[in-house]
Amino acid sequence: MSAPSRETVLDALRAVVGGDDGRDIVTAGMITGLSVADGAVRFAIEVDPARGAALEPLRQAAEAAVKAVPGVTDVIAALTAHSDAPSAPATAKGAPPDLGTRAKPGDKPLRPPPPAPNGGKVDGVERIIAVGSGKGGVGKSTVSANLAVALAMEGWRVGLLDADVYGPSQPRMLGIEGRPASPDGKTIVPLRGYGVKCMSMGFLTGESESVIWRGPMLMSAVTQMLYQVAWAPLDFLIIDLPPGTGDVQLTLSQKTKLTGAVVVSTPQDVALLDARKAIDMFAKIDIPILGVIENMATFCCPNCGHETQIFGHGGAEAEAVKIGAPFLGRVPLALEVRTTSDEGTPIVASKPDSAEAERFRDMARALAEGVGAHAPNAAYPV
Ligand SMILES: Nc1ncnc2c1ncn2[C@@H]1O[C@H](COP(=O)(O)OP(=O)(O)OP(=O)(O)O)[C@@H](O)[C@H]1O
Repeated sequence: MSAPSRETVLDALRAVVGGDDGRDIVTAGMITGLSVADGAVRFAIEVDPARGAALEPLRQAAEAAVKAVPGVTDVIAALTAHSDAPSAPATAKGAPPDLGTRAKPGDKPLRPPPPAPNGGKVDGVERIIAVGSGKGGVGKSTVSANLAVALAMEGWRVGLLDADVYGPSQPRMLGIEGRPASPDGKTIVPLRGYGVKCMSMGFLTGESESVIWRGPMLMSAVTQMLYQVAWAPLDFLIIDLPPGTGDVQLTLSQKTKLTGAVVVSTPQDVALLDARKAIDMFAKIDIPILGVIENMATFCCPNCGHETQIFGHGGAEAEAVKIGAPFLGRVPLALEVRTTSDEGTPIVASKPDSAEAERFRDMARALAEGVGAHAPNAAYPV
């Protein structure tokens, strides 16, 4: 089934009445941040915070309307609050600072995105590498998690920032549960999985909870996850970007002193077209492409071991050659990659002898070498 278009999704939302004056929620201008990536749809409904809780049925009705659109595979809708005041809410000691993402009735004013301090550098962090993709579902988060764990297993001090705030998946992929603490009420102490320090909006909201997605608040949350988290000391901070080439990716890339970016693609022509867009975005803002990775490259039958090139083959490598970027390698479509990701036991750590783990390790080494990191200084697990 073909992926739904933005217009089809908006048409479905036009059937939902929600404005004070009886207008539908699209006409009433209540829909913001709509993203349609393949079958995955994310959007926010702007509401008066005083009516937030009462409007939960509206949120559910909007989600149900979109879910009914043919080709839609999953939907996350969030209620977002209007807010103009810039002051920061007070934070209780011991609780993580409020990243300004939840809409509750009577919420305190939310913060505007803070300017990037320190020229975009994160204190005590040697290298920041963004992992992006032109579209969702190509395995960017799986690749980010396995690269991060592979680097940590090599002895590097590694952090993983899950900036995919629309669908935070790193807590699940690294099997981390809990809420990060903030002993001083200002800085969040990241949680750890497989020796990797990790921060994700998923820790604060839960994977399936609805979260506010207004642009400024979203950026505020992402920049605070960079600058108000006790990352140091790190050799590598890997950022799992949201899919696509939207504002978050662009702003984050511009606000942060990135060492470079890795682009993940599957071999289909359409995925490569999207990957090219991501590559162009990084090129336009002078972020070096440190490597291209082809994921789900071939299907390896778990019964007979026969390999089939379901989606074609070699396109990502050709693209890397074309732009003069390193091709870091390809990962097959393998059942164990999926099950280990979904179970929170990344394959590089849980099945280190598998061929797929070896691919990830090779890619992590090539990535480190590519940025001049030759000799790790810590023993795993850190
Ligand atoms: N090489 C692979 N073999 C088998 N399954 C894979 C592979 N890579 C990723 N997957 C599975 O594909 C699904 C999507 O992967 P993942 O969440 O990493 O993609 P993504 O690009 O980060 O998606 P999004 O940006 O939409 O969150 C997951 O269920 C994951 O386990």
